[in-house]
Amino acid sequence: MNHDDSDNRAGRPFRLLVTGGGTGGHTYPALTAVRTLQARLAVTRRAVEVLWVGTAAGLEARVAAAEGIAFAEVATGKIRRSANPLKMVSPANVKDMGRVPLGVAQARSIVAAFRPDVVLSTGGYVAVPIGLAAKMCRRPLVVHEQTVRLGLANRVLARGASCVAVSAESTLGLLPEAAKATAVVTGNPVRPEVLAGNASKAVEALGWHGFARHLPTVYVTGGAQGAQQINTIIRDSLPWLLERANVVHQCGPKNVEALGTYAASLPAELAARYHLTGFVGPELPDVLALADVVVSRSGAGTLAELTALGKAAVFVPLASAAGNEQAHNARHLADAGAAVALLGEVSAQTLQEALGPLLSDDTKRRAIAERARAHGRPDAAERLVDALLKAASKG
Ligand SMILES: CC(=O)N[C@H]1[C@@H](OP(=O)(O)OP(=O)(O)OC[C@H]2O[C@@H](n3ccc(=O)[nH]c3=O)[C@H](O)[C@@H]2O)O[C@H](CO)[C@@H](O)[C@@H]1O
Repeated sequence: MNHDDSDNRAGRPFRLLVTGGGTGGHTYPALTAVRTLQARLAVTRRAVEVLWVGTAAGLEARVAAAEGIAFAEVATGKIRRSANPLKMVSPANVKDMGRVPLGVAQARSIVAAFRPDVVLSTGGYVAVPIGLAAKMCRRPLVVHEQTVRLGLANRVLARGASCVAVSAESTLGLLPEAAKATAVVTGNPVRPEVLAGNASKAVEALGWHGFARHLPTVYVTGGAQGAQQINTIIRDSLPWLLERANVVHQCGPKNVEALGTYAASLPAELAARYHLTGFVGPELPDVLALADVVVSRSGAGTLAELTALGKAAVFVPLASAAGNEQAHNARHLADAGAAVALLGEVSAQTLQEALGPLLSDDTKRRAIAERARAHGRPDAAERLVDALLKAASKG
């Protein structure tokens, strides 16, 4: 029996409770899943009620507000990890862990009152209380993991979840035994608008008068806060780089002033080819469409976007990301000739050695971009929605 149709006849809206956030990497896949579910059920004229549970200070609260999605908050505890186990017993960690039972109690009343057909967790500390509450209230729980190795929150929740949806085949072998039977590979959902950018609109939207049409464009991004390491090697490479390319540099809101002062000291013709910004908002799809080469951290969200688009990229992984997963992500693509990864010592010189051939040789750049595209999963959101509906139908 088709569960959509039977429930639809009952006339009750489908209720999705979504939890996850903290960073873009956890937030945007959740948002994309919500929108895709709404579009899927709109076809059967079934209404969807969505409740997002997160932290008020997190990106998820802003994203939910902008999308008109109902939002509730729970107390969470963040575990600050350290190589030294003694340092993990810090006053901040002890205080935060003390908040977890309160968060679970709050989460339990939220889940009991909302009675979701299914709960989706995309990870981040905030997902733990809601995921645990879903299990206590016996609501179906789908855990989506963006990275190759399960994040801490999802590891806690994977056991007993109705389904663990992962982004890469290589994750399957790393799952806890209890989660293996329920696992499906969906890929990591990418916001549909990210795939529909328009290059010429980017130049207009950025008001970029010094843009040199005869040169390729490099988009540099360090994630929402910017990346100090990337900012430094780009700054030190600017005179070299701007001879060869236009550069859009997303540097993090706090770094705009210092980099802007430095750029102003460059010859005017070069400085005009440099567009500096703290954060790239709604114009992101157009900026990505304009980019011939991307220099970036290798977080799972960025990787999913760049592979779905088929972009040539130079990755500078964040060394301290959990379990070195960014290095793993970057190496995986680099080994397949689908990206360049800077894995050892990183300097302006290593960046220039990596970028030089991509800027001077169109054929080489296109070949890397095509191989990157082969790793993309533009249907990830649809597959995740399949998993949500399947879990709901069994709930
Ligand atoms: C420091 C850290 O722990 N990072 C983790 C975090 O990544 P984090 O969320 O920092 O980075 P991701 O690459 O996963 O996602 C960033 C998202 O923000 C968007 N963006 C970025 C900059 C900007 O100006 N505008 C904009 O819209 C990107 O297009 C992308 O959609 O979660 C990921 C997924 O679990 C992990 O793989 C990363 O290791």
